[in-house]
Amino acid sequence: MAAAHENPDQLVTSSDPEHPANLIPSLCAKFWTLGWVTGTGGGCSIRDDNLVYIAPSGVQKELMKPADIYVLSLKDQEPSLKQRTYLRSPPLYKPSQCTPLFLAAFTRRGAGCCIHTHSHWAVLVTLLLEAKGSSVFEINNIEQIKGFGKGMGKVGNLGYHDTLRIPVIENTPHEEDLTEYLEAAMEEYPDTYAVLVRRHGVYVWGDNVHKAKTQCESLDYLFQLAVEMHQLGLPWISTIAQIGPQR
Ligand SMILES: CSC[C@@H](O)[C@@H](O)C(=O)COP(=O)(O)O
Ligand SMILES: [Zn+2]
Repeated sequence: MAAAHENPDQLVTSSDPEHPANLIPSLCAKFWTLGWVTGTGGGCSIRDDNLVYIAPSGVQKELMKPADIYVLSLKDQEPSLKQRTYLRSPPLYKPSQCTPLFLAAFTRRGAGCCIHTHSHWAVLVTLLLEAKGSSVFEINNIEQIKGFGKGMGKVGNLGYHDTLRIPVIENTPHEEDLTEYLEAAMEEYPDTYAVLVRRHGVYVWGDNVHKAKTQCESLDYLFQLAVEMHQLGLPWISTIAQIGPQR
């Protein structure tokens, strides 16, 4: 078989549905049905050891094909340079504007997958928090909180009585300019697996594709619940420290 540098297309050619070049298009097609990646917004990137797989920019994310996927080597990137080098670049496209944000999740959190959605629920939550002058989404005493890990490098998931906290950063005119604020939020909230972007959406990551996807689903569920609780006049944060039978 030819080496990747001789035939870069082999990096995105596989009959395995779990191969990142196959998974990104199939996941994005599912995410589109949830309203997460409509109108070319949002996306997904996967890291397999040192290789990072990235979608093109400005394309209908639900119609992508494996041949549209970019591949880069993480260790060969020069951190101080904004210019990135790719092992494989499909013709006619540019790499996703979300690339530096995805790379932040891979390099700073060791994530294996990062998902960016433009979900209505995520945007609505940031608007409700804006009205309260808040830059953090907090929710507790809801079973779905148990869908989240305690933090990178920590064993186990949050418990029912734990409070889930997701920081909110302000939107910027250009996606890549969000990177420094996303990285600052990661520093301030070292256990978080997600960062909300005001009036824009959310970035969610996980150790692997399964964890990134299920955490993104759990979060979207909680965002929707929070918006609907607000509509019913119910608070997201219970003032009673622990609801339910005490041991
Ligand atoms: C509807 S345009 C949205 C983009 O500006 C951006 O926010 C986004 O999420 C997708 O960027 P892309 O470069 O197409 O991967
Ligand atoms: Zn976006």
